[in-house]
Amino acid sequence: MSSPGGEARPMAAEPGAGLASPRGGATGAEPARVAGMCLLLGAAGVGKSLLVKRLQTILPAGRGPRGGGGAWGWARFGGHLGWATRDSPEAVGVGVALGAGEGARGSGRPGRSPPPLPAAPLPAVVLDRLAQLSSQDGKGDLGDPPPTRPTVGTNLTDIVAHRKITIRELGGCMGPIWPSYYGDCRALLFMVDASNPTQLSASCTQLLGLLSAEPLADAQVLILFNKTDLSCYMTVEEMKSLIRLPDIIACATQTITVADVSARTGTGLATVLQWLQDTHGAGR
Ligand SMILES: Nc1nc2c(ncn2[C@@H]2O[C@H](COP(=O)(O)OP(=O)(O)OP(=O)(O)O)[C@@H](O)[C@H]2O)c(=O)[nH]1
Ligand SMILES: [Mg+2]
Repeated sequence: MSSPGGEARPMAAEPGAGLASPRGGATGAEPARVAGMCLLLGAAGVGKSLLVKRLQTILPAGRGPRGGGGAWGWARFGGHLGWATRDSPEAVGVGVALGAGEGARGSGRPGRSPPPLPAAPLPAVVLDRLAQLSSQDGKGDLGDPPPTRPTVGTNLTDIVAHRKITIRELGGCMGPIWPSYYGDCRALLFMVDASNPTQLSASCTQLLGLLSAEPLADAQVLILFNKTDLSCYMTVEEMKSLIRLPDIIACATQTITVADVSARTGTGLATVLQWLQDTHGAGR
């Protein structure tokens, strides 16, 4: 099992869990729905574990944003991370309104998915902090990427937006059992390696399978084109065009958002945090 940091719970250690029986269910039973669960899927090696590690690193415990000194700060709450006010030290939210990644949002079929909630207003110091982290040249505060290992099983990581969000990464090699976890899912992160066109057709097939899965018909979906820091003979736009992504978005029942990111440099992580906040806002 790989352990991306934070709360990593090996599949075999989960109560009642087997390969086809995720958390909360008896063997072979339908998995229990978990509020605030976000699935993180994608082919092996696309960068899912590093993304999760970066989302944790972006919220260092016990200190406010650099250069801050205002009333806002990052803090750790038990196993969770979030930002808080001095007056109200409980986690109150996480998210930003930076457009570091692309924000193309598909509408999907009308009436199937609720529209995203408006983002909570964020203090300028938080925006400044995330602007520092999301440097294009990879020389921001994130530092060198921590090592990752192939995820054989699942990793669970909790963060706090308006409320707790559990990100469940399923290893790319676990593709055959991904459907066992769709019942938990109200929000889906799907990652593509933008530096590896040879993997694109496989990723497209996976994406189409996800979008056509009945349990995911109402899910909010964020497609991440990762590793945009690497040079490639094909641009990200060409890759999107090659798989006819605009058509996929137009035909999907889900509300789909697309972002170009780099888990290595931090580019676009602000967009991911914003999406997580929007899709897991109060009342969802
Ligand atoms: N250059 C670059 N490398 C990245 C990026 N994201 C991840 N990587 C690297 O890609 C490799 C695989 O990353 P992982 O996060 O382990 O991939 P994964 O999707 O979790 O893979 P599985 O767990 O096997 O499904 C690691 O060496 C990462 O450091 C990125 O944005 N840019
Ligand atoms: Mg992994």
